[in-house]
Amino acid sequence: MTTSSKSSNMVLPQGTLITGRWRGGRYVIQRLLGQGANGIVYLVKRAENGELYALKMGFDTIDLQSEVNVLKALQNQRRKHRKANERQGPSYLVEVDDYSHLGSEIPFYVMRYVKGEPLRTFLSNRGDRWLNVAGLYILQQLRRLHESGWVFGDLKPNNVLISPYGEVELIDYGGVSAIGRSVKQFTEWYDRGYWSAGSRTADPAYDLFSFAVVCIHMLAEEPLKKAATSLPQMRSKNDLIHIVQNEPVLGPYRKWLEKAIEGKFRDSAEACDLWKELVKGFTKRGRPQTSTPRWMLGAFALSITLLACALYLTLRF
Ligand SMILES: Nc1ncnc2c1ncn2[C@@H]1O[C@H](COP(=O)(O)OP(=O)(O)OP(=O)(O)O)[C@@H](O)[C@H]1O
Repeated sequence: MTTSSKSSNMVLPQGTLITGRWRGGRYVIQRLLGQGANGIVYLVKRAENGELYALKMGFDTIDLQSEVNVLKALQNQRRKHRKANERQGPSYLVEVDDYSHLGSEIPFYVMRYVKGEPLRTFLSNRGDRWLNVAGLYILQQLRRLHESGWVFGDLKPNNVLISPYGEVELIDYGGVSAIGRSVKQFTEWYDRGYWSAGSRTADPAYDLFSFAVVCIHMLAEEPLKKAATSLPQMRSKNDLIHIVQNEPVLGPYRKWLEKAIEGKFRDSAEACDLWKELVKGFTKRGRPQTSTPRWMLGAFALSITLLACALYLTLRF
C-alpha cells in the first residue's frame, strides 16, 4: 500500500474494473454496500470466477493498514488455535492492494461478503425477541476476540450484520485495539467515556458496556435519545441504569444490562453465561395469548419455533 488521496472519497460507478497494482487481482464493482468514516465498501465480483466479495477502499492509508494488520493477526491466531479435526473456513481477509485511479493510489482490501442485515433492520423485520439469539452470537464473537487479546471498540448496530437465521458477523475492524491500549475508534452513544462510566482503555468490559447500550437503543430508543442529549456534565451511567430499571421492555434483560453498565462482569465468558440463562428463561415463558386471531397464532408459533431452533443451535455451543 502506498499513499491515499481525496479521490478515494468519490463513489465509483457500477461496472468499474478494479485491478490491483501489485497483485493483479481484478474485481468488477456491482454496487455500493456502504460508506463510513474510514472508507467506501463495494460489492464486487471477481473477474476470474464470478465470486462475490466486499471491497473496502480507504480514505487514509495508515487507518486502512492498521485495520488490515488486525485482520491478519486475527486470522493467524484463528489458524494457530484451530483444532486438528476442524475444517478451515474461508478467510475473512482475501487480498490487500492499491488501485491506480486518476494519477493517485487508493489502498483497498477485499474481504468475505457478509450477506446480512444490520441489527436494527433485522429486529424490525423479525421482532425484538430475536435479540435473544443475535445477542448471544454477538457475545460469543466478542468473547472469542477478547480471549485472543483484542477489544472490538466500535460496537454499534451498523457494525453487526445478521443472517436470516440470526447468525452474526461483526464488520469494521477499524476500531479493534489490543487489550490495555486506548480504544482508537468509538461512537458516542456506545462509548463508556461518553457516559462517564469508565475509561477508554480497551478492556473486555468496554465492549460489554457498548453492547448494553446497543440493547437499550434497539428496545428503548426514545429514553436513550433523551438521556444522550443532556449536557455532558449532567450525563452519567445512572441515566442508563434509570432507563434499564424503568422500561418494562428491558425487564427480561435487566440483570445483564445493569451488570454490563456497572462493569461488573468478571469476563465475557460470564457475560455469555448469564445471557444464555436469561434467554432460556423467557423462551420457556413465551406463550401466545388466547384471544389472538388464528392466523396470527400460526405466524407467532412459526416465529417462536424458528426462534427456539435458532436458540437450540446457538446454546449447543
Ligand atoms: N464484509 C462486508 N459484507 C457486507 N457489507 C459490508 C461488509 N463490510 C462493510 N459492509 C457495509 O459497508 C458499510 C461501511 O463499512 P465499514 O463500517 O467498514 O466502514 P467505515 O468507514 O469503517 O464505517 P464507520 O464510519 O461506521 O466506522 C457497513 O455499514 C456495511 O453496510
